Amino acid sequence: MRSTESAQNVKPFATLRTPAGPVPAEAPAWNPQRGSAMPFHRYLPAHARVPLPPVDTLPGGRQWPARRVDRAPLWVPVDLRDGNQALAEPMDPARKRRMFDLFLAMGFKEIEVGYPSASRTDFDFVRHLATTPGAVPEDVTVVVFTAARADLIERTFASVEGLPRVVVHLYTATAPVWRDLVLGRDRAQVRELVTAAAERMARLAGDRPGLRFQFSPEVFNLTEPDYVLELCDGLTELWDASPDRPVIHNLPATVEIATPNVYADQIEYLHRHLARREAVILSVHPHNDRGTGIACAELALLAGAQRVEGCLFGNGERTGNVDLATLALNLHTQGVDPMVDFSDIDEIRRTVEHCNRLPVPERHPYVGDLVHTAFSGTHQDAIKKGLAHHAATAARLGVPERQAPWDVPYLPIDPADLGRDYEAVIRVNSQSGKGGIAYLLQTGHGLELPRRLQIEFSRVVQESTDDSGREVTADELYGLFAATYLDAAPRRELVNWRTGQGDERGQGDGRAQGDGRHWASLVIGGAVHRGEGNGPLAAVTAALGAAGHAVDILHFTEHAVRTGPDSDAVAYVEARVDGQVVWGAGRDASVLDAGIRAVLSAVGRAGVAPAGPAPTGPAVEVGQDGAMTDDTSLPGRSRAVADALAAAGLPGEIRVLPDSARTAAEAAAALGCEVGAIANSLVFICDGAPLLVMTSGAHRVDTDHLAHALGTGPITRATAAQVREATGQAIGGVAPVGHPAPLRTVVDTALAAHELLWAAAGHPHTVVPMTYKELLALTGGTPSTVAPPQG
Ligand SMILES: CC(=O)SCCNC(=O)CCNC(=O)[C@H](O)C(C)(C)COP(=O)(O)OP(=O)(O)OC[C@H]1O[C@@H](n2cnc3c(N)ncnc32)[C@H](O)[C@@H]1OP(=O)(O)O
Ligand SMILES: CC(C)C(=O)C(=O)O
Ligand SMILES: [Mg+2]
Repeated sequence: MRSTESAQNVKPFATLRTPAGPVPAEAPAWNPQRGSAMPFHRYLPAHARVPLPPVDTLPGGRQWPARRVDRAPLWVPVDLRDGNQALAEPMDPARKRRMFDLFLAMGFKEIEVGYPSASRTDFDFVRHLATTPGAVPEDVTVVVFTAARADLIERTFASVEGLPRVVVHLYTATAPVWRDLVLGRDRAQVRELVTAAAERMARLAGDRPGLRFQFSPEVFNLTEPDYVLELCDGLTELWDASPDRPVIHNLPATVEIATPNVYADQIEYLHRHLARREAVILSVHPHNDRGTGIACAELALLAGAQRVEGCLFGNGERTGNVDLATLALNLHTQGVDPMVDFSDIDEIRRTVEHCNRLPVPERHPYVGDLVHTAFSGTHQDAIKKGLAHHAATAARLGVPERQAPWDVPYLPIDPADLGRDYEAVIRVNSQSGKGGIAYLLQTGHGLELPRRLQIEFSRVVQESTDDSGREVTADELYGLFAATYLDAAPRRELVNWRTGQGDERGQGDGRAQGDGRHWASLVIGGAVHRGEGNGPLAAVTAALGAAGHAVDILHFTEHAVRTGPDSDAVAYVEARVDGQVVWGAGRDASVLDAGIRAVLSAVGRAGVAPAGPAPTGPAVEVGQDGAMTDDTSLPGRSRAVADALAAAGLPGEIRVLPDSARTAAEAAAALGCEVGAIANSLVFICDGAPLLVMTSGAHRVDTDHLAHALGTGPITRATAAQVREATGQAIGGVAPVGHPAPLRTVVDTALAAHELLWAAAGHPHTVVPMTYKELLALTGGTPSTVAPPQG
């Protein structure tokens, strides 16, 4: 294109000739298709190319349509010959052997191994099988292929010397066009060619046991039926076939030319007319030019065929030979034993791809990467329900799921039968719905979302996949779920919670006391909100009510993520928060905390900030017992404090403040609490040793008063170096714990007046909440006044 403008003027798909002919006069009004410019007139239909057998006039008429396939035919893989001759790079000996061994492992009993007169590789491979002890098991027959030429036949027989069970397979094209154009012989002359070759084969075979004959009238499907009969019956007689030493007549659709019913008629005609029928194995060899190779083979079995030649996954000339894997698995899914094994179809595919150096397409029946996968929402929904029903049926019958009858919508076969797992069954993209999403979260992450939450979350996923245009994995879905629900609690404002029974001062030891009422205490932005109820969640919603949010729980479920005692719990809450109905979810090692997190998640998702100062920047809360943890982002000294808190079994979250909290006033401002609730960690030297004084931010330490109260010698302020040496922390960030060695500590009794205290946590930007009681327990400190009473 020279310019954008000219590009815009070009008709799209200008190389196509959109049909513009007349609408046929007889076409119904609902079909507006027009006559095309395709040169279809150049081709003749099958019935004009070959006389079709008069099957419908036979006694009883055509029989194949009413029959059923109830057993597997003798399968004969021809990959090492027909498949091999279609490869750009024919198989080397190692590849041939690998494929041969694959066939043995799968249970094939008759295997065409090559065209030994065609190449040294093929000849040597047959010799290799003949001379390698154990290469061909006792119940396996190899087939070798030859044209009707004396030199080729001689060499073929030379190749099979020493093989105990062998079929020599003779072929000659018999259809009029081949007779005329390729062989330059008429019917009688072709018959002579075939007869001469067959006689030679009989002579070379002599009375050798274990050697049998096969004949293929190549392009059978374009050959006159009476001529095929003449040739086949002639060979049956010439080779003196008997039920003990049957001849194989193999009737190829060398190039597909007609609908499969035509092939079925041709096979039924031969089946019902062949002489010494009990001495004949009727074999078929469909190719796939019209894409109906499978249908041809299946209808041929209905019509009397007993043996099928084909290739694994359909390799072969042009569009390939019929695919034996599909044929066998089609039987399997009809409840018929395929008599070959596909229990690790991916290993089979890998081997075939290696040997053929050709990929198997993603949509190939049974084996393609995408064939046990559903992207679309309604299919996923049906599969999910079907799999759940399947599990329930297996449980009801008391059998493993792999043994239970299979009837799952959209999955014609249990992928497990083929060695596939269920991972790839459901994949999520913009075409997917709640069922598939819920399935992936369930199988990948153990989440069992309630139905209405599935619906809500599927919209979140839809938005994401619409934006990206991409598939999302189970892990990505979990990430999205976590970001949407699990992380939705108002983390910046909510600092801590506690719940318990009985006396709140029991501090949530979980033991039932008193009247069995529960209490909850939420610390939001420095303010404490309490609530009571007849259960922990009721207490939490009451506490939220105290914080100014009307929270009504409409639906609550929770479950363990995995089985086992160390499993996390996940809770889902549908709640009305200040008039808005929202879902929330929480996950925690504690069942109780998972529920609380779920309630808080709903509050967070309702977009209402609990009362307290507006967040001034990112904050990370750390702690145990209902704390949200992200301690990797803590300064190193604060992590030591977090460890010390954890070791003391203290609930508490280290919070990172955006600005320095070096002074009590700064910290109180950042936290929205009273300055008196700030527990300053001040270091002094007393009797030659450091003394830590946890002092209320409301006043200063009077060292004389303190020395007097403690009955010690003089107390002096420590230098910055002494502070660092004693605490390992810098002035402004000294914490009550986390020091290189325990410090003698005094706790200012003025702090007891405050519900919740805040102490520095090892760094000027970090603080940690605790009660007065906890501070005493944590430090092992001595309660004392630190200044004379005021006023
Ligand atoms: C449908 C099928 O799959 S048929 C199997 C096809 N497979 C192969 O061809 C793979 C292996 N083939 C080969 O390596 C070679 O063709 C060989 C070695 C067998 C023979 O090679 P060449 O002697 O060079 O012959 P070429 O490959 O040109 O074959 C054509 C000749 O075979 C004749 N021919 C074809 N089919 C047959 C047959 N079934 N019986 C006897 N002669 C035949 C043709 O009439 C032609 O003869 P012409 O040269 O006198 O006209
Ligand atoms: C069986 C032989 C002749 C063959 O491969 C075919 O006709 O396709
Ligand atoms: Mg073929």
